[in-house]
Amino acid sequence: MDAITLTRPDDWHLHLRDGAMMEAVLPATAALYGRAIVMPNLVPPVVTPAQAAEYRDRILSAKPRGAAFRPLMTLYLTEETQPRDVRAAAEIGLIAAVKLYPAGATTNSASGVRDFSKVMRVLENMAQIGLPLLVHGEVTDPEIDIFDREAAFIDRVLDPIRRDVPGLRVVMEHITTSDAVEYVRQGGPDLAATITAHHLVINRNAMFRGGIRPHYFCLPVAKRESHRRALVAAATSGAEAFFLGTDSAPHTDGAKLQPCGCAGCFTAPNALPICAEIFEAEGALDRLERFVSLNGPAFYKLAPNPDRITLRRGAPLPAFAPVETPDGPVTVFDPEMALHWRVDG
Ligand SMILES: NC(=O)N[C@@H](CC(=O)O)C(=O)O
Ligand SMILES: [Zn+2]
Ligand SMILES: [Zn+2]
Repeated sequence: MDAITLTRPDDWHLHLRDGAMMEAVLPATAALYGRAIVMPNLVPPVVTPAQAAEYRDRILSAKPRGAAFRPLMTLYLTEETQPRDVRAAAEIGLIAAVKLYPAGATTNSASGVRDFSKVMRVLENMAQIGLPLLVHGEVTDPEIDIFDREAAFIDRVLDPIRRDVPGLRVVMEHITTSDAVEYVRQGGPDLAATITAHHLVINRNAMFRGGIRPHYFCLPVAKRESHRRALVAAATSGAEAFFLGTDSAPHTDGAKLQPCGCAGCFTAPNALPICAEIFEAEGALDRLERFVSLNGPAFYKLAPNPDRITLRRGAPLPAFAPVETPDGPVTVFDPEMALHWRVDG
């Protein structure tokens, strides 16, 4: 097979940042994806409906002319978030979800939640109106090994919340473990997970091969190979609960190549070719559309995009050049394998 046509994909987990960085990275997403769930971890975070509306308008103004791309906005959950604000923002279609960051778990998560009892009323309201909660699923207890933090989050935080708030719709974001795959598989129709392109490619060795490699550091960190295999099996299975969220997380090279470098892989330009390559290797190209274009809208109760894109197989793609910003270049994630699928937006 050397060409496949798919319903236009969506990205269900994306960092667009703001200002000059947003202007530099947005075209890569807007050219290929119909919609994206835009993460709210700006500095300061997007905590009020007014901030979400202003951020949406900045994205729409920066969007290249002609692109049909639509940002789906989220609110950053804090211990001060008011249920009535969430309800009002959801009712007018301003937000598609609310994002939960355990305080300290990841980039710009300092305003996140420390005491989960303080957000229960918001979560109960969200369950009533069917508004999804998107979770960065890692515990922050420094006693817990970094490779165990996702599995521990399921047991200690997520499962208790889901028992306390029946009907709460949850997306476990950027899952990295077979534990999360199993939990989501058994979680029923109110539970889903996004999977990134980079976690389909790398295991934890990528961060340390021949030296320390900051461009492979993201959170949650990649785990051992058996977990990567579980993610590939979940994504390529076609099961409705799993869909693409690239977690494309641009940081300048200056911010990543540091004694304490930022977490995040920038994959907006090549996530789709990477997914196509992985699905092809698994003999699952016929299920790629479910993962990148159909399962996500079904969970969010939205129609799939009305138009289509074509992926064409040919000679290996040239390396993706870094995206230039006024603050310096942003290196594109290197999957260190040949990519043969070119996307015609
Ligand atoms: N994934 C990452 O490593 N980084 C993300 C934050 C996040 O999604 O946790 C970022 O904003 O840079
Ligand atoms: Zn995260
Ligand atoms: Zn993210």
